[in-house]
Amino acid sequence: MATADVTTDGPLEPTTGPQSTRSAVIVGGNRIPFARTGGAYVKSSNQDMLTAALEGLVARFGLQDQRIGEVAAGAVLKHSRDFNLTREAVLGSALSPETPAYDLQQACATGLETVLGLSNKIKLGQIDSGIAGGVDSASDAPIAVSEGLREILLDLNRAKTTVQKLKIIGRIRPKDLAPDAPNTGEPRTGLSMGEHQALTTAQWKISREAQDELAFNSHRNLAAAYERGFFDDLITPYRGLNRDSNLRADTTLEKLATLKPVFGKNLGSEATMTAGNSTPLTDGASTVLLATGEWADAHGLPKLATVLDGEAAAVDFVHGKDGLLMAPVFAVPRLLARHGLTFEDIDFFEIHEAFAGTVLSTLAAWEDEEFGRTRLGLDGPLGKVDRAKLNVNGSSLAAGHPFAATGGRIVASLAKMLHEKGTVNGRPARGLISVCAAGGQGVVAILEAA
Ligand SMILES: CC(=O)CC(=O)SCCNC(=O)CCNC(=O)[C@H](O)C(C)(C)COP(=O)(O)OP(=O)(O)OC[C@H]1O[C@@H](n2cnc3c(N)ncnc32)[C@H](O)[C@@H]1OP(=O)(O)O
Repeated sequence: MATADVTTDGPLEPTTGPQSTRSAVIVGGNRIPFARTGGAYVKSSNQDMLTAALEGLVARFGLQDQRIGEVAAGAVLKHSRDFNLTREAVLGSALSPETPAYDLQQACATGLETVLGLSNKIKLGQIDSGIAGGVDSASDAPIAVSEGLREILLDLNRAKTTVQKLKIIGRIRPKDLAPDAPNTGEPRTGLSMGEHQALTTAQWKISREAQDELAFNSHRNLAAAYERGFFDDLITPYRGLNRDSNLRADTTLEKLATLKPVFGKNLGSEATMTAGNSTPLTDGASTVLLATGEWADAHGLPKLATVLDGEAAAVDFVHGKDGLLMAPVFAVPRLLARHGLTFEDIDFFEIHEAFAGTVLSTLAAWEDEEFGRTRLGLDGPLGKVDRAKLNVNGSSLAAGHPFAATGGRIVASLAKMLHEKGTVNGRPARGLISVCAAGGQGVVAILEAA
C-alpha cells in the first residue's frame, strides 16, 4: 500500500505515531443493556445511567474507594444542569471522591475518543489508570425554551418591580412557547443524518437487499453472542433489562424486506433505508477501565487488549464533496499506513452501524479502485474487508445506538474478543474500530490482544 503522491484531495500524510514505550491496556468494560428510547429507561437521566454503568464497573473490578487517575466520559444530548455529568457520576459511585473526572464530546465518537484520550495519557505517564465512557438518552433529551422566551425570562430576572415584571410577562406570545427540542439534523444543511446517509447510500449504489442482510446479521450475531454468554461479564442488568431491548432474535429477511423506506423518500426506487436497516433512537451508558500493565498486575486485574493507536478525520459534507458519515474512510488508511498494516493484518472489524448503508458505503469506498487512487492517494483500492470478520458479535443495528455510549460498547467487546482469540500466526490478534460521527467526522482505532 503506498501513500506517496497524496493529492490535495487525499488524506494528510501519516504522522510518526505513538512514541512512548508505555502501553495502555484495557482491563475490561461494563455497560447497562441499551434500551429503545421511550422504553425501560424513560425515567432515567444521563447521570443515572452513567452512574449505573460506572457502579457496575467498580463492582466488577473491586475499585471501591480507589482513586483512579482520571474518568472521562460524555453525552451528545446534555441538559444545561449537567455541566460535568462525569464528575457527578463519580461522586455518585463508590470510587474515591478524589478521582478527577470530566466530560468530553465528539458526537457518536465520544466513547472512542475518551478511550483514546485516556490511553494517550497513560502512555505519556500522566496517569496509571483511567475510566472512559459515554451515555445518552433520547428519552430525556434536553428541551430548551425558544429564543424569544429566553430573552423575556432573562429580562424578567433583572426586573425590580412588580409593574416591570407584569409588563415583561405581557410580551409573551404563543409562538414563544414552542419548545426548542434537539433533533438529528445537521445545523449546516438542515438534513437529518438519515437523509444524509440516504444520499450516500444511493451514490454508492448500495442495494436494499444488502442493507437488510447486514441488519439481519447484526441481530443474528448479537443474539448468538448473548446465547453463548459473551456479555455475561460486560453488562450489568438495569431497570429490569438484562439484554438490549432493540434485539430481535426472531427477525427475518422477509420481514425486513416488507418495511417501508423512512429516509430519502424523494429518491424514488433508490429509497432503501428503513427502520430495520437504520439504528433506532436509544438510551444507554458504557464504561471501560484502562491502565498500565503494571497497575493491572498490582491490582490483580486482567489485561485483555492494548490500545495500539487512533486517528480522526473530517470530510466536507457541507458542499457535498463526501457523505456526512464517510470520514472513517479517510482515517483508516492513514492509521493502517502509520503501522505498516493492511486489512490482511486485521482479525476483527468493528464498524459502527449508524445505518447499514453507512457500513456498506464505507466498504464500497475502500474497495473502489478510482476512489483509492484519486481520494486516498493509493496505488489502487484500499482493500476488501473479509465479511466473516465484520461485527461478529452484532453491532448498533441490533444493540441500538445511544450516541456517546457506542464507543465504549465496541471497545469493551472487541477487547474481550481479542483476548479470546489470543494470537494469530504468532502475532497478537488485532481489531480495527471505525466510528462515524455527526459534523462529518470519524474516529478509528486499532486494538491488539494483550
Ligand atoms: C450521531 C452521530 O454522530 C453519528 C451516527 O451514528 S448517525 C445515526 C444517528 N441516529 C439516528 O439518526 C437515528 C435514526 N433512527 C430513527 O430516527 C428512527 O429509529 C427511525 C425513523 C429509523 C424509525 O423510527 P420508528 O418509525 O419509530 O421505528 P419503529 O416503530 O421501531 O419501526 C417501524 C416498524 O419497523 C419494524 N421493525 C423495525 N426494525 C425491525 C426489524 N429488525 N425486524 C422486523 N421489523 C422491524 C417495527 O416493528 C415497526 O413495525 P410496526 O410499524 O408494524 O410496529
